[in-house]
Amino acid sequence: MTTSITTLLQALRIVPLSQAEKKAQQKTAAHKKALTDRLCEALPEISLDAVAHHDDYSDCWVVIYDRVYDVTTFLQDHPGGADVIMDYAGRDATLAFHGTGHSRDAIEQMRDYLIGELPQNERIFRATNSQVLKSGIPE
Ligand code: HEM
Repeated sequence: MTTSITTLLQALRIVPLSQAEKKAQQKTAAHKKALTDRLCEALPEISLDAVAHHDDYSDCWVVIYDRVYDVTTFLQDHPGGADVIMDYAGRDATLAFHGTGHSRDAIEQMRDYLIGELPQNERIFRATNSQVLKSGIPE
């Protein structure tokens, strides 16, 4: 009982934390930060020049909304067919992608193929760098 009252008063900052409790709190904060650092990483920057080298059925990258996707393994599974994507292989496909009116499912699927983003000076849509969770979900 006394312990829970002390804990409550400490939480309310009415009585100060003991040295050991302060240390434990700092350790938890450091652990949380380390976890967040590990969960997030910046996307590699890939220039339009570099994207242009990947314009083949066996090696196909496209740019959609300033992000770079390696869709090589997806081409044959694409519900719209491989050829519509191949028309934009190694290039920006944003307008075509947008014009098709892809579903939310399609947009979620894109993260499986995300490999990078354009450098700041080549971007049209976004000014800031993306952070991507290790699960592949862009921020
Ligand atoms: C990573 C990139 C892409 C993904 C994950 C993707 C995914 C999909 C999916 C799931 C569909 C089925 C319909 C839907 O759910 O919206 C679809 C349809 C389609 N997509 Fe894509 N797509 C991608 C890129 C593109 C690009 C770059 C183009 C155009 C150049 C394109 C053109 C089409 C077309 C024409 C259809 C057929 C629409 C229809 O017949 O109703 N897609 N795509």
